Amino acid sequence: MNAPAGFALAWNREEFEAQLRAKGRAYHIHHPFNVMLNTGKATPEQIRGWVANRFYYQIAIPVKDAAVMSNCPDRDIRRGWIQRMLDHDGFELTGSDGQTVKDEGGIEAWIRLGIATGLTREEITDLRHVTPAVRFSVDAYVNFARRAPWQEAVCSSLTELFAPEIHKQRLATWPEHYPWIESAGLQYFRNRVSQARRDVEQGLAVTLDYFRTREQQERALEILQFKLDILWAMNDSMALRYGVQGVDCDQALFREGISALGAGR
Ligand SMILES: O=C(O)c1cc(C(=O)O)c2c(n1)C(=O)C(=O)c1cc(C(=O)O)[nH]c1-2
Repeated sequence: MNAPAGFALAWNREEFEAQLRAKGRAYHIHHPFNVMLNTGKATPEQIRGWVANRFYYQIAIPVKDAAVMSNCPDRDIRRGWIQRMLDHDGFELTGSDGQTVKDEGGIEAWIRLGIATGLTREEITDLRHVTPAVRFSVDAYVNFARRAPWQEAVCSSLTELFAPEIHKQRLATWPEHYPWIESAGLQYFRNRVSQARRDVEQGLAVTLDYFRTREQQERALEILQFKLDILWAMNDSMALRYGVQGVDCDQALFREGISALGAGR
């Protein structure tokens, strides 16, 4: 069937999912600062800087997820979504038989990662190393989740489509390049590989169901780009604060690479 001029047909589910996945080309896995970290070129100072700044993202995630839940009237969705808060905040539940089940959660695992890199718990949790632009970028994500329809906030979490790869990259390269970081410190990355896959299943199902017309589907791609830009801007800011070296590109290309990839177009 031919669409009338100026009217684009909606993509089917497979095509729409492929369009979302194609956005992976602008994921921060390609940012020079991340390339430096994951190819063993970073100094201990740069690794510590990254971990301390990323902590601000880690503590914002469950706040963001609580915002999604507060806007969502669908009980089934909330029953699934609450798992994300438990993953990050941890929990301690005592059953009627008196047995207690406990999980420290991802934020605590991140602090342990920081300690394994040589930071103190205090300098991680008091946020002294967090750059202004990392703060603004992360806050933009939380604010979006507070104000947007919950399905749009769900869509914005879909950068997680690309996250298992970046966690696996760290697990594959850090032990070899940074043997001074105790292996137990990398547990956060091990946990996230399967957690992110499960998150994505739910987030993708909501997104594919909700954004139906071509116009809505284009909107979903814009939302995903907004979130990719948040992650990219965090890396720009860390690159400026801590520097980048050892990545195979000259300064002009580096800047061009940032704007071309960061814009994702
Ligand atoms: O290390 C990373 O590169 C990375 C990226 C992302 C992401 O793509 O948003 C997340 C995480 N990690 C992560 O650990 C995590 O728990 C997480 C939750 C979310 C989200 O948007 O709800 N993204 C991410």
